[in-house]
Amino acid sequence: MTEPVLQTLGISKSFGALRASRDISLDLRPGEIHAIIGPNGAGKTTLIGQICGTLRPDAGSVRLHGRDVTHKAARERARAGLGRTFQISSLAMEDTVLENAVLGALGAGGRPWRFWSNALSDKGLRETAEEALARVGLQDHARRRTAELSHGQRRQLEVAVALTLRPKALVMDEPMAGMGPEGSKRLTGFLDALRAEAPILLVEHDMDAVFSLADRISVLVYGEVIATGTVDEIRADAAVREAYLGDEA
Ligand SMILES: Nc1ncnc2c1ncn2[C@@H]1O[C@H](COP(=O)(O)OP(=O)(O)OP(=O)(O)O)[C@@H](O)[C@H]1O
Repeated sequence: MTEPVLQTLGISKSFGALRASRDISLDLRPGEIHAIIGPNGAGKTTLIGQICGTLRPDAGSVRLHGRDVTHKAARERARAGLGRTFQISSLAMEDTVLENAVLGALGAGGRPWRFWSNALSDKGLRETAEEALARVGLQDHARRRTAELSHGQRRQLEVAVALTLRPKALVMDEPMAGMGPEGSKRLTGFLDALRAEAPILLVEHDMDAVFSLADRISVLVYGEVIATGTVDEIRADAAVREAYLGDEA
């Protein structure tokens, strides 16, 4: 079997008496979309935090391209090719769309820029940023203030910022949240094509998107993966239907 791009091996995390992640082992393979679903509070965001390096697991390890990154900072993981989009927007609202994208590209380059204006006038960074904006369809909005964008466009910008890293793997936390049907449809098409370039670990509540995109689904309940399988396998799984899917299956 091909080596996973991203892997967690038995990671656990508690907040006081609450066991938010319980011995979670899962992987992301080249070319796939692996969706993580589960009810509110199941531990999806906690899991992502440990994968991306903003939370340290109490036990277990995280591997990126076979390399143990458990003790690496989020920034180092990002530079090693792990892109991320956030549930709550991380964009600088007063900056322009292009500035946000340049900021993303800057993180990837990791060069010590002393002045922000120098970064903005750097041709390479601008080109990377403009290319990412064009890919998500925001090329005509580059000079607008981010605060002026619609909710859906901000979601697109989140994806563009992640793309400036030229990621080898993407972790996305509810990218469809708050998007209208049109926006969800467009983003679904985009992610569908993106998986060949960078496989995606997709945390998503929008079941239409999950069922149409996922190669595999893992179901998280009370911090534990209760099932991993294809869409058909998960839909047919009695424990999953009882714990989570109910009528949606
Ligand atoms: N920093 C923290 N301190 C204490 N408890 C926390 C912390 N972060 C998360 N929790 C708790 O851990 C559990 C899992 O939370 P988490 O946000 O990971 O769930 P989730 O599946 O992402 O939920 P949602 O779908 O609502 O985003 C919840 O009970 C939450 O209250």
